[in-house]
Amino acid sequence: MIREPALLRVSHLRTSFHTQNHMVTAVDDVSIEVKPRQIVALVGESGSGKSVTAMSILGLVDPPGIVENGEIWLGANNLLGYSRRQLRKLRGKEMAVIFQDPMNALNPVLTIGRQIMETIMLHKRVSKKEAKVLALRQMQQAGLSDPEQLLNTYPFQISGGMCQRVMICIALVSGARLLIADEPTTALDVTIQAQILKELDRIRKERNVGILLITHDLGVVAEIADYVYVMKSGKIVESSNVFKLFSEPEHPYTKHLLDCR
Ligand SMILES: Nc1ncnc2c1ncn2[C@@H]1O[C@H](COP(=O)(O)OP(=O)(O)OP(=O)(O)O)[C@@H](O)[C@H]1O
Repeated sequence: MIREPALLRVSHLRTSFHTQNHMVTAVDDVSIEVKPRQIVALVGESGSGKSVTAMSILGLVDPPGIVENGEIWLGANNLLGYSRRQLRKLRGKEMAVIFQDPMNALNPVLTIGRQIMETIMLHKRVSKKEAKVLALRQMQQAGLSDPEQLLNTYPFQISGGMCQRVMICIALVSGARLLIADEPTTALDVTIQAQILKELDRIRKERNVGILLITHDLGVVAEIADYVYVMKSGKIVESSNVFKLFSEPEHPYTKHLLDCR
């Protein structure tokens, strides 16, 4: 069998924060892989280093934080060799991110339509009219009902779940192949959570997108992840496919997390 090359390959990543009095290594020798169409979960309790791992991949760690060691490959690109400007370009084009609080991630004074169209125009040389057609198509594909009306709606006029769908739509308009989803359903109620998870599952199948899903919620992991990395105090303590993790957890910390469900 031919082994499918990874979309994202992180090796021996170390990210620390140097403050006046002390130094915290938030991510310590972390290695993870995400393949196309795969949903890979990074789980762990609060403070275990999940978000700093994501921020390191996205090139968004600011001083006093510093990526001290490792390699981050996105396809054939070694991201740690990239300048901030190159990374910003790549962030829009090749990798995208959605966060926990979709309402805050959207600009409150711009309509949904304008925000989607502006993202399209940032990545594609198209006129405003063409951007509108593309925006409507993207919204339809993202399962957003009544896209025409939604174009002229402001974020505060729609629900949190709808906002997250809009965020997913914006994240993918550029054709990104890697989506980093940092606690994408934590702020949503249970029914809406299920819809967003279904949406993530659909886009990975239909668009070949690989998803790095950051969560503390093992219910979410059981629902859609293929492969799981368990993180504790900045380190990966266990990794395996989702079935094995739930049926035969090895590390005491994984067992503890499963017991806490
Ligand atoms: N700006 C910062 N300055 C200093 N230390 C930081 C900073 N950001 C993160 N850290 C350190 O990194 C550790 C890991 O934080 P991180 O946000 O990645 O955890 P997490 O697993 O995502 O938790 P949560 O689910 O609560 O967001 C924190 O405990 C903290 O010690």
